[in-house]
Amino acid sequence: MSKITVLGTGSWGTILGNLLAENGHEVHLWGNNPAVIDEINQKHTNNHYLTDFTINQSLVADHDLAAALKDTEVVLFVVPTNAIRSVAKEILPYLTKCENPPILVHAAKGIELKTKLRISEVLKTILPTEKFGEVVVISGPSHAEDVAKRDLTALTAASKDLSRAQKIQRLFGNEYFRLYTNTDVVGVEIGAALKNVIAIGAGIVHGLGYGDNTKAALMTRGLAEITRFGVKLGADPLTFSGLSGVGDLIVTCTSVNSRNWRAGNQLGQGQKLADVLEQMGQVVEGVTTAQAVHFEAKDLGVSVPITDSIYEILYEGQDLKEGIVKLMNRDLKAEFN
Ligand SMILES: NC(=O)C1=CN([C@@H]2O[C@H](COP(=O)(O)OP(=O)(O)OC[C@H]3O[C@@H](n4cnc5c(N)ncnc54)[C@H](O)[C@@H]3O)[C@@H](O)[C@H]2O)C=CC1
Ligand SMILES: O=C(CO)COP(=O)(O)O
Repeated sequence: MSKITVLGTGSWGTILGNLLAENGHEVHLWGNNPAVIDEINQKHTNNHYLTDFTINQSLVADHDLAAALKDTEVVLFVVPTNAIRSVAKEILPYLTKCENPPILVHAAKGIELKTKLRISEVLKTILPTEKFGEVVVISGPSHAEDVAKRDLTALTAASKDLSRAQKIQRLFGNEYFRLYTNTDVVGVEIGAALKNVIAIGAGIVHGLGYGDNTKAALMTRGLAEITRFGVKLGADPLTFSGLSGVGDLIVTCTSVNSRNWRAGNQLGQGQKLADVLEQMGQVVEGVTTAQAVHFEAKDLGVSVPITDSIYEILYEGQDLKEGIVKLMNRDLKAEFN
């Protein structure tokens, strides 16, 4: 049994904390909203993020970082990408007090907009590898709502330090949750972040009334551009055929549980982005990632036409149908080059 601190009381942090508590670990779930902390401790629910779900009674929610982090062995970041840096800075003073530095794990899916850094890179700038060791990332096809129902789920645990990935694999694994290890952190993080952008596209075409051929074409060509972008950053192309690549792309582009897909679907039906995001009340990572990847791909000289098109729709007022026509009418080319 390990003491594990989960940072983030949203849907994914709550479900991962619950799973680890079910596995017999001492779980402290930290969040920045006192009302949610009280609800979790008193009612064992987190209704805004997970309706009709009862949280394991052994899980303790903390608003106090000192209590959450005291003698912890694993710190799991499950806040949105845009909060990773500030949360890492917030916990640094407490981690330096730990006798043994905990293993750092994250489960977020995005790219930091300002720096274009992957999440493990952001963490390393605040919590350096020399002191805290290699970060582990867990990622794969996994909606919180489905894990809540104990749907059989498989993920990847990736770290440059395989022994750390294996430790995390063992902590999380149970009869409905299975992890595979990988050492390609770049590939896993890029697959995780970029699939959200393609899922917005899948939602848009659904909202516009296109059918299964369109969805399959978008997902396949989306995977091609995710792979191109990732390989340019040093990823192993094989990673994109794994759980954190095509696996997560499938679930996010086809599930009504996906916030990214739902946001795209509502845009396809004619709603405005600001209204869609306000109604969602939860993070839609692909909106920011589209912007980060659009500019980063330009700098890297990588072609990402679907992401560019979604960027233009989200940020430049591109008409949806005209955007699709523009994509379809690009110069003809070979499928693989
Ligand atoms: N929900 C899901 O099924 C899955 C989500 N993820 C990823 O996990 C990450 C978190 O997503 P969700 O839990 O779904 O988001 P959410 O929108 O359900 O909740 C976000 C949580 O982060 C908290 N938060 C935001 N800024 C904060 C800050 N500065 N300090 C402390 N807490 C802060 C909010 O209060 C909220 O509790 C995202 O990167 C998402 O892509 C990954 C796999 C599955
Ligand atoms: O990453 C996810 C599923 O694997 C969650 O996707 P959404 O953020 O689109 O809900």
